[in-house]
Amino acid sequence: MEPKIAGRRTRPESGALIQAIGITKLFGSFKANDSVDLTIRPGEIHALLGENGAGKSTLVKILYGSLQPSEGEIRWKGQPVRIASPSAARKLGIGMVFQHFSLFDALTVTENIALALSDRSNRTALAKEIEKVSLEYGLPLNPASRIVDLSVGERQRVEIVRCLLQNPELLIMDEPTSVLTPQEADDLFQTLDRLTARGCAVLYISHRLEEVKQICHHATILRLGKVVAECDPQQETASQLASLMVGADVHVLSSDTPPPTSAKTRLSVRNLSLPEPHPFAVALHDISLDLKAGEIVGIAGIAGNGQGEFFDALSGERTTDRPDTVTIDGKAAGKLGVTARRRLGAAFVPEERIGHGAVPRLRLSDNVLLTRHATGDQLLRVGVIDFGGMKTLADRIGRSFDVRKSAVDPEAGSLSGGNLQKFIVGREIDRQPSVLVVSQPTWGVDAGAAAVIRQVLIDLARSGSAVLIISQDLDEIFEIADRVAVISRGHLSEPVPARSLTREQIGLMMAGLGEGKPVAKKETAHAHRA
Ligand SMILES: Nc1ncnc2c1ncn2[C@@H]1O[C@H](COP(=O)(O)OP(=O)(O)OP(=O)(O)O)[C@@H](O)[C@H]1O
Repeated sequence: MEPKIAGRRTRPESGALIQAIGITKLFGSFKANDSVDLTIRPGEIHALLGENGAGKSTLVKILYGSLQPSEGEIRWKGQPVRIASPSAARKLGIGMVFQHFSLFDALTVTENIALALSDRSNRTALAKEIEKVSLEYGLPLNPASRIVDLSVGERQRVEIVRCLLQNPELLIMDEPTSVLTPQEADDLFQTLDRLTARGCAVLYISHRLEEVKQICHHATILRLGKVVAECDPQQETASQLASLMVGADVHVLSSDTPPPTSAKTRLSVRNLSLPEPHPFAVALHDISLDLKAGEIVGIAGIAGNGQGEFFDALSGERTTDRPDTVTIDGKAAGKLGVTARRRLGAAFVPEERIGHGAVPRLRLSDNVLLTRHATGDQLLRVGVIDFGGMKTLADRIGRSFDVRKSAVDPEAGSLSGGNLQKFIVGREIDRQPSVLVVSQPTWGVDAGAAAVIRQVLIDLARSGSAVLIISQDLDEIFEIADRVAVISRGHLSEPVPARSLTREQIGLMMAGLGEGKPVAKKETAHAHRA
């Protein structure tokens, strides 16, 4: 089917479950949504696609009642409605599973779900209902489990069951597979099949175009706040979908030069062990790893298996007693903090963009100073801040990484998730560090921008830096890493050449199963705590 290019006004449609008609959302004078039309029919999985900053989250927040449109109408089963709040949306029959879960680690599944329901009195009856719904939709869960003991996939099931208990007719899912192993993603797709079979519609936001092709019946594509096309994604190739989103052909990665075999070691980790910093964290066990100039090593793993703790130990947010646990370009750095490690030529991009990678209430230029004040950029001289230099640098990063923003130097928090990620990655790569440690480099970043970031990481490595990426995205690891290691319960496996493993083998190792698993056999029973 030829994609239908938008331009025609949508009319109220009798069979539609929900319709957005001419939705415009202004932030100041900036149009995040511009006369958007969207029609979702019962029982369909409807993909909402678009580059970073295209306006997807804004539209979804309007449908879920957490933002109000500046103009336009929403019809629910043909009737105009005002969705004043998320609780109004839930009453209508709209549920939402967010990308970042809002669960309390120390509470059980039942206790967490009870918090979201108005009638919380009878816990035994609720536990029974949870069991019933989880059985019906293929979402195995033990209502008595504490969240801290669950894998990420299981936590997502809690969020889905929480929505299903309210009998939604529309379920909105924001990048649901970005945190899942391939096996968990397949299970989720089966659950979605069961949901749609009983007439529930799903609005599905994803940057993973192959999975959109696999499971979605219809797609609406946004570009710069406007609907630019609608199509049946199963009739398009992934690169056609990407081109519709971007309005141009998407860059194809090239890494023709293999990494040098006898290059110098730039980052070395030796027998790194650290206790868990708090009861819900993971201890690191005897991790050793060498990265040479010119190579990219990927660390795969399900979230919560020590990636954050490993990142903190590499970046200097946690130091060790022994200086030689971490060596950067031959200099012992185990006892050094973040700034001192940056001075040795290392750069770090943490997983959390907001609060860790950037301060949301500070402008982009101020955020530049946060990591670049000690790295030879001369932004801070004898105690005097060079505001002009900060702005120039922020502007250069914005242009090279195509950071889309609604003002010249806006607060970091006003950028869409993917654009902020491009800015943070750009800020660190722009320094040409000799060692780069980056966690989830393209999380929430659209296909076009992800290809650009991955190419820049390859180019950085091939120019002589050592690049360590910690990523849950196996496609990403296979696309750019020269060697792969898997982290599970704080143990790191021996890195092996990426080409010697299949996706399924790594998926099993991530879950603490299969060949080459990083944990001892006796530990595998709970090996996929996340
Ligand atoms: N509260 C806000 N104030 C100012 N501008 C905003 C605000 N929220 C969003 N925007 C702007 O609106 C645009 C659309 O953002 P939105 O988050 O809807 O995009 P998105 O398609 O979901 O992107 P991503 O895939 O990166 O999450 C962006 O340019 C963003 O900077």
